[in-house]
Amino acid sequence: MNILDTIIAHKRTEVAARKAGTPASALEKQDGFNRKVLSLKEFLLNDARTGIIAEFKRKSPSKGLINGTADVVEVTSAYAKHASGLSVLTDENFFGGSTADLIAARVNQIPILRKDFIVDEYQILEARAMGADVILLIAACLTPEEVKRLATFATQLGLEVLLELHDEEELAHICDETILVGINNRNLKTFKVDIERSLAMARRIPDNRIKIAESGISAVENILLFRNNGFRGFLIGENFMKAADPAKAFEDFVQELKAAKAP
Ligand SMILES: O=P(O)(O)OC[C@@H](O)[C@@H](O)c1c[nH]c2ccccc12
Repeated sequence: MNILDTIIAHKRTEVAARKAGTPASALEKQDGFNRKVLSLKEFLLNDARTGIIAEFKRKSPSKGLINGTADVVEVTSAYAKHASGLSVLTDENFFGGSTADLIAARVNQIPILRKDFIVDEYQILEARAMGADVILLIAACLTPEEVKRLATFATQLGLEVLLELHDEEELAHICDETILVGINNRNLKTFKVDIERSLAMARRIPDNRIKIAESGISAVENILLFRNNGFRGFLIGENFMKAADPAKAFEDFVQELKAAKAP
């Protein structure tokens, strides 16, 4: 079994337990459920922002512990000044995230992606209830029919959907509801990172989609190259989180990016 299969098997067990504890009807009564959703699409198209989707990630199966001390409100509040969106891991077992982290990050008035492995409608209701604006659907662990079904459900709840692809075979997972398409440079089964994945896939994504490059981004030059290839979004986690002071690492990066952009 590869790591992705292990994560998904664990996820199905977790979700079954949570469903048994909290019925969907109770989620619908939670605070976040009726809040106005912020559009990641709109924030990505707003040139006053950087296009960076800054991720709060404490650990990962590929890197182990990334940051054991970062404060979620402090870090995400710094990110929110220039980022186009936040991504907050809510998977506990493999990524050290939590629902509480996303709820804490909600102090920020920018779109938040619930970063998790979604396999069931129930997790989309949870995402809405905890105050997320966007959910992630990963092609590597869903059939095209499942993507269509889950994306339709999310859209009906007012949430946006980020569809994550890695290779050409997954292009068939794109559907009407998946306006935001991310290319993960990391293969979730082998952890191999190849920044060229985004570039190779870019030409194959229909023009009416918003393209987002994901993973392994550590240099301003990467972003300039992605922009030249039609990308509007750049999902960055570890590069900032691994710093002793992620807020400062982010701010320095943004200054460098802005200077690079100047004529
Ligand atoms: O930390 P990085 O290399 O900047 O990557 C961020 C993000 O792309 C990565 O965390 C990610 C992309 N797709 C995922 C799916 C599940 C969990 C995590 C991810």
